[in-house]
Amino acid sequence: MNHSSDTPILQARGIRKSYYKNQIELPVLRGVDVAFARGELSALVGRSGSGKSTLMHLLATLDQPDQGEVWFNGERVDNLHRRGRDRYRNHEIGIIFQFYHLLPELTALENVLTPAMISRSVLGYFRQRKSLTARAEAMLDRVGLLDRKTHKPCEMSGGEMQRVAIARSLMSEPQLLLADEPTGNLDTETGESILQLLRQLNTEDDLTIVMITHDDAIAERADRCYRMQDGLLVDRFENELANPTPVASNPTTASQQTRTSSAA
Ligand SMILES: Nc1ncnc2c1ncn2[C@@H]1O[C@H](COP(=O)(O)OP(=O)(O)OP(=O)(O)O)[C@@H](O)[C@H]1O
Repeated sequence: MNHSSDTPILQARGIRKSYYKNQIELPVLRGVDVAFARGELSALVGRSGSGKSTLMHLLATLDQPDQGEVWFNGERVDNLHRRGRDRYRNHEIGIIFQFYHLLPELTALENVLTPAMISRSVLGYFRQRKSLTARAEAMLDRVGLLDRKTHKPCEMSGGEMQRVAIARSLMSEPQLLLADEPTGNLDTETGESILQLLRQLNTEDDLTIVMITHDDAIAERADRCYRMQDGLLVDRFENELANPTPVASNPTTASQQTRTSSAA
């Protein structure tokens, strides 16, 4: 895709979305404009019910907005036909969820291989099986779990399952990772190790990450936060020290934030 380096990697323009229950409209997103910069770790933060997951589903083209547009690398993706949306989801972005969404009957390695299996014909997959398996092993190694490759989800902890889900999301070498409450089901310490892994992938592998969270403390670890409330973006701020260099730590400035005037 053609784009200049200052084109936002992902952008929502004028997004509106309602659900209907007994013919009564429940407006969930009421005109959201947001642009995520390439190379950043951003957080979309807000209370339960504010519309974060709905927005993420639209950004991932898992659902369609009633109004508005989604752009990836300067190209519109919300209006693509099914194959184009599948391509976007399978090749350009990775997605991880709070409850990992691993297949319980498959091993860690097989789970990491599933996107490669799904996006190829049976013959295509078998032709490339060796190199795909090598890549899946490299991804498990990247998240520190190569030695657990034959383990099934029921034999792993929550943090390990999330690592497998992250490895799976990296199989297609995505430019962008969408993470819906990636630490939401984990204790503080395990959640911290997942946050550190996401930060490593962001800085070392140049992966842009958009992370959804209801937790302000987690949002403050992102480079930039977007706050949602009742289906609108109401605030945007930078966390200057979200990714401090380890040389000098100054506890008095640990929560410095730079606020900008408008939300989008
Ligand atoms: N399929 C659906 N049908 C009807 N209402 C829905 C549907 N999905 C979500 N909602 C409603 O839309 C609103 C926003 O939900 P959403 O999951 O986007 O919020 P959220 O900020 O991600 O919340 P949480 O942090 O609890 O996941 C909620 O009131 C929810 O009940």
